[in-house]
Amino acid sequence: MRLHRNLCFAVIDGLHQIFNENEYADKVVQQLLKRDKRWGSRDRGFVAETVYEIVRYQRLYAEIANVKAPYDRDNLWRLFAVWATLKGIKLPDWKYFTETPTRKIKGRFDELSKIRKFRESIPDWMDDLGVRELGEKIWTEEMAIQNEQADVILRVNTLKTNKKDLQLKLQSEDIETEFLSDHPWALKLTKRANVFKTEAFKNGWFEVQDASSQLVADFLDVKPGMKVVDACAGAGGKTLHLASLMENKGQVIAMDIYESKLKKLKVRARRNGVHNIELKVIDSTKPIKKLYGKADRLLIDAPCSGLGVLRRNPDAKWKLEPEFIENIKKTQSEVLQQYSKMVKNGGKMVYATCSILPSENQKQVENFLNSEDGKAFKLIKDKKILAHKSGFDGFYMALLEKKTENT
Ligand SMILES: C[S@@+](CC[C@H](N)C(=O)[O-])C[C@H]1O[C@@H](n2cnc3c(N)ncnc32)[C@H](O)[C@@H]1O
Repeated sequence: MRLHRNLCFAVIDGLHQIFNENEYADKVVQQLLKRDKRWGSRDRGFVAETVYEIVRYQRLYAEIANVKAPYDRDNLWRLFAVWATLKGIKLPDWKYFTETPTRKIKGRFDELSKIRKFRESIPDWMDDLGVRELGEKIWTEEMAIQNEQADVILRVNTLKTNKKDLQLKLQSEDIETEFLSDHPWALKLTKRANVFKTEAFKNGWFEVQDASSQLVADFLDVKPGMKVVDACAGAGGKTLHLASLMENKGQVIAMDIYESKLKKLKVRARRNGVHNIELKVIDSTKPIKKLYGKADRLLIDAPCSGLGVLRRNPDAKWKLEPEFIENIKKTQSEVLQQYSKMVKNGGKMVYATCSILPSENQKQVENFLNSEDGKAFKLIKDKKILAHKSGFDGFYMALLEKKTENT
């Protein structure tokens, strides 16, 4: 592979924004890709993948290059040089690479690769936490897979089409997909492509949604005509799935503390041809209290550490802090206590996260069931998804039922 100057500069600029200006990697990459209209798909792929790869392995590369954050431009080039050397790419004679110690880089890599927190590039505190919660074996395997690029998975919108027709339509737009067993609405791209440009997307035939995430709405066992509350709806990935499972009949009340996220959901709902969603911002306890005892179904897709989706957000390894996880656990438990009151007797709720930590998952559900309000519920089933076992995002979902007066 030959390195092109303007693409490498774009990578360095992106890394500067992510590491030094604390910006989110996905937003930075999105912006970078708009920089030069002449870039073809290979150029765009190079910029995106190189930025992500260096973010994923920041700790390992920094240790090899012997540089410390905050990184000035020279140090960002040193990280880049480590990446290129380990990939076997011949470095051009640019001034940034004149002192690159190629052999030393390979030696340091072999040495550091024996230690998980360097090999997988994880902060010490996160590595300790993962081992404490999941044990050495599972944590080691999970962190290895979380450093791989995730597949692109689509969810067919059954309000507008079916899987077979969607596959054919995408084929006509040069995008090849395959079906996934055990995931009835999923199509996996066999090769990465910009699916947002397709006519099928503009017509609302699909959404991009990981296969594990697609299992959550189904877990809630919704039926057309029900009153369903999606209490942490965000931009509505699961709300849209709920609405399509309900065939646009009944009502989905999509709530979130951020109005900006619900506004995005509004746009997506229009594209998806979804008519049965009502948006409600949680700006006080009032909107929740008004729904006490009213919901047939409740989805709590809780805010979490996101440790199950590091493949998609590798910068989270550097942005997360232990205090954040402690605080988010308190929010999870408060949300479970308060929002569960919206479920009517005999109704059901799902508590879900995209975390793999038992303390955010089964432990939260256990604590809830042992609490005063939780006594009204029983656990029907739960599902723990690890990325290294499933090949898809790490997720947790638990289905609980509120007992009727006489059970
Ligand atoms: C995991 S995300 C939701 C993703 C979304 N359900 C989807 O499928 O695309 C969690 C959401 O919870 C919201 N949130 C955080 N604290 C909340 C609270 N106290 N009540 C309701 N929503 C909250 C966040 O704004 C975020 O959108």
